[in-house]
Amino acid sequence: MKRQGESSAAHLLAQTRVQRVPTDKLELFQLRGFIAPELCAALIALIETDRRPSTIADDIGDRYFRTSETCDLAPDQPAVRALEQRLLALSGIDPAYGEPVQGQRYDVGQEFKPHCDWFNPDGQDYDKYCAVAGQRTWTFMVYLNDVDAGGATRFKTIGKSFAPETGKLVCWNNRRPDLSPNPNTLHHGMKVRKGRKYVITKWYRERPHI
Ligand SMILES: O=C(O)CCC(=O)C(=O)O
Ligand SMILES: [Fe+2]
Repeated sequence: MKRQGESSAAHLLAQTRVQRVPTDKLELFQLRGFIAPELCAALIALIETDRRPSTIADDIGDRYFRTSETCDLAPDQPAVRALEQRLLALSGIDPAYGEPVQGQRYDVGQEFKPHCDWFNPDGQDYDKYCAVAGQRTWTFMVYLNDVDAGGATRFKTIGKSFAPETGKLVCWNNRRPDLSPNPNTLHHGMKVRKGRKYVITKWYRERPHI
């Protein structure tokens, strides 16, 4: 049985066409055609209206760490509601455990350097970001378009890259089976070489947000 606020490998693999990447280093899945091209286009339009330069919690002094543009997408927009419904059906995670959906746009040369999505438990800002809702648990990412060249997401420790593709979802558990943060989730949103890349990211937490 899946706990409230959780997804699980068994739950995800029970859904049609979900594929698990064969590795025991992390729980990592993909689902091609997760959302329709029309919904992707509507989400891209929202990102275009709201985008601003990305910020991250701890950029280890490198302002080129995440060079894309980011926005939180308004939860009352019909396209965002439709996406949230699809995410709930797939993950089984109560939306109360989710952060707002983030949209990102990468132009040529922009990237998100190798990082893990979980917060460093020894970091200065851990309490600031995690006091209420706790650590990040699952990441769900959807590519909204095909990119002419570059822009893949690379998981270096397992030598696996995902190429952007309209409507394709990639998701992973940020923790090990003992629930400690999993360093094997290290991933790199690689530079776009030609064209433009749009993605949405949805992060879940240990506890509901208030
Ligand atoms: O754009 C990508 O390929 C990766 C995005 C990412 O890692 C994130 O938003 O945390
Ligand atoms: Fe990430």
